[in-house]
Amino acid sequence: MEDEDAMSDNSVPFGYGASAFGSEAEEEEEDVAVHRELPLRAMEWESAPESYDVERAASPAPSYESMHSDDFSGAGADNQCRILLHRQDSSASSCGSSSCDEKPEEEPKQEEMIQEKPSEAPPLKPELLVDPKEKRYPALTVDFTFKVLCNSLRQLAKEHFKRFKRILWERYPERFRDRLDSLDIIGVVDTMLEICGLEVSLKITLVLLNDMNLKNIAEHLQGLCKRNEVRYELKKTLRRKYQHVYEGLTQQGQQKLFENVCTDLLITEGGNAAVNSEHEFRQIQELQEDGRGKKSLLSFTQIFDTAVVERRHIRTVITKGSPGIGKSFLVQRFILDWVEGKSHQDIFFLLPLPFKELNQVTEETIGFMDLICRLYPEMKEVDNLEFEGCQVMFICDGLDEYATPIDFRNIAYWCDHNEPAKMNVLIANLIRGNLLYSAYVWVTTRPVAINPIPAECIHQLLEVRGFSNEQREAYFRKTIPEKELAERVVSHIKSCKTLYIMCHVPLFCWVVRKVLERDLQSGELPKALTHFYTKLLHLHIMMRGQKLLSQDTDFFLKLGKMAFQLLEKGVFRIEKEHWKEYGLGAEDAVVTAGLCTQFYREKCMMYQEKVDCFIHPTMQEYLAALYVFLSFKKHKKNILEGPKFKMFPGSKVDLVDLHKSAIDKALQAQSGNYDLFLRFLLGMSVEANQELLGILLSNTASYQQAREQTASYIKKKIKEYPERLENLQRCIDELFPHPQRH
Ligand SMILES: Nc1ncnc2c1ncn2[C@@H]1O[C@H](COP(=O)(O)OP(=O)(O)OP(=O)(O)O)[C@@H](O)[C@H]1O
Repeated sequence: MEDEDAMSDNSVPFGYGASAFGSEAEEEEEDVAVHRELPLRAMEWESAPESYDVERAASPAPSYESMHSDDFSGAGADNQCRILLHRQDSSASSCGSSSCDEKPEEEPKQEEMIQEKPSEAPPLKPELLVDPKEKRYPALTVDFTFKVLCNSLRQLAKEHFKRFKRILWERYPERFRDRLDSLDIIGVVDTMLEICGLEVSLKITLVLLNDMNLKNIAEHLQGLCKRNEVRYELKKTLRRKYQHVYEGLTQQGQQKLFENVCTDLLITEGGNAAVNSEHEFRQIQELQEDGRGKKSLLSFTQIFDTAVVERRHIRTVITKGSPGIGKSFLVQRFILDWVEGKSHQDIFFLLPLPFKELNQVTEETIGFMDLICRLYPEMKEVDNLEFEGCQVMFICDGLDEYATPIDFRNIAYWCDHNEPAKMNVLIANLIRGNLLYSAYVWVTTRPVAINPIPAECIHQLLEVRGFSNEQREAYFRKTIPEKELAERVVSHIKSCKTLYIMCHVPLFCWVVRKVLERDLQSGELPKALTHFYTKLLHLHIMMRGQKLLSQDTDFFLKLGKMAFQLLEKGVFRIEKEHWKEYGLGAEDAVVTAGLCTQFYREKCMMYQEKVDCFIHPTMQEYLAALYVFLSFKKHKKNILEGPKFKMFPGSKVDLVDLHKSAIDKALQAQSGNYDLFLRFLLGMSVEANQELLGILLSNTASYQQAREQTASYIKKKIKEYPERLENLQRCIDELFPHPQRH
């Protein structure tokens, strides 16, 4: 029942009118239905002692048939009026729902009323017949009914509305005691709902509209009611589909309620926010904000906010963000809040079209409506998505995941909802506004994949930027239920600056939480960093990177080589030539591997420059270390020895030598430029990390002895370089992340 309640439309756009019913809670709605919707079988509704007394005029009350005339001119209706209804002091509509049930003292006795009844059988009015035992469709709420009735009546011309009130009063004397002439639209709807209940109010309105020959308005009202039911079913489907998060790589992973995980994210408008380049040891000027055009923060409810949408004529919003930064979570939050009636209730149908799912449609061509019904079978009941009063919104999450390239500029024009077309034609035309111009479209994507979308189709560009400092702490507090453990985790992360910085990426937070939760059970929290980064890389490889490996087994080696050689030059920006030089594509690294990103920076007033880089400078350092480690493992090279690196074909490769070269390199470098690189390289010799890198490595080795020798070397170096004590100690932590287990 709670579920159903939550799915009702909570907005009360017509304000005080609905207040006559108190709260919208379903119990009260049922109250209305039970108390007001008396089982009016033919005999009963005449004698229903609700709150009117009837004095018959000379001729009998107009029969249903007599009212069913096309002649609804004011005069005709007057002539047909055969019933005089005595007003009582208080109007029915002004009764509170409880006081209304009490009969006024002067009300005549039922016997008197019955005596005054004509002897003929009462006219048949099927619209008044409601079986109180029959379960009302849960989508039919007070709020919805109130809204659609008001909407329908608003469409009537003044004269029609007057006539509507008169006919209503004349035709249903058993219901309406007082004349309705003086009431405005809200008053009439309030009165109808109060006296007749939800279904009967709708039914009598439909009957009257049809009788008045206002077929279009009647059809629209009927269409809205049908769509309201479909929307209810759609909300149920969406709730089922989106209420959980699946922790891990598959849907078989551990399920958690989305609500228990989701934390606020940073969202900015403009899309030219630089990557987060905060670093524990260095200032990375080339990736920093240019200071121009301060980014304004947005809350997620401001996405497709009605006022903004109207003021700025927004139809298509594109939201970009680096891999794992929280785009899909933002979408999920939007959907669930809509389902729960918490936000964006002006949207009637919210239809997510995740590209992941669109990839699974195997037909060469498909009609747009067929596609919608394939994903949401309840939508079969709706033949047309262009229906006044039913704002539709599509959410196309993860454009970067879409398997078929879309050439927005040269794609065929398509506006037919029913004729089959290729999926990329449908998508391009939906985004362009040729298909369903009135619909809102929200597309999310990793950067780069946004480039083909023509600027004129992007009415608003937003960017998801992950967690702020407070939000990342809030994430751990929210997702680790035991308060004390959560605090331990937060203070642990704060004590490790790189970890803390990197936690601006929510996916990284998830990795950190998983690792720390496990370690909390088995003892000390690890001070090592490499494991977290390796887990993140592993996740990216498992998510999409395998596809890359199947095309180019050396992809990550090449990416690492680029990372390393740029690091050697102190460069963090990847230029076009760099991609070429290393035989890589920005698209593969950004979109598929998820390890790079792209942003725009204002160069001068009219010109924006594109900046490619790794998702974070520390990821560049990690990948550089990976390259050195892979070269050692796979090709038996010690890259750090420079041009005179050694080859040990078939001979024993000395890891300690490699470690020593790296330690010396880091100690010789000014200002700690290789400190993190060194830590990552040392950490890769740990078995658990090699296992995670399994897909890139041919074998895993223990290296226990080598690690111990390296640790001794480091201890020696600590004496020589006491000022580098802290990082050298961290290097030992990387070699032995769980000292108590060794
Ligand atoms: N707002 C959030 N609250 C809590 N956790 C989040 C949030 N956003 C993201 N996460 C965590 O990060 C993971 C990745 O997030 P999400 O899938 O939304 O990223 P994305 O930007 O869509 O990434 P991709 O580009 O890879 O599709 C989620 O599975 C979740 O564990």
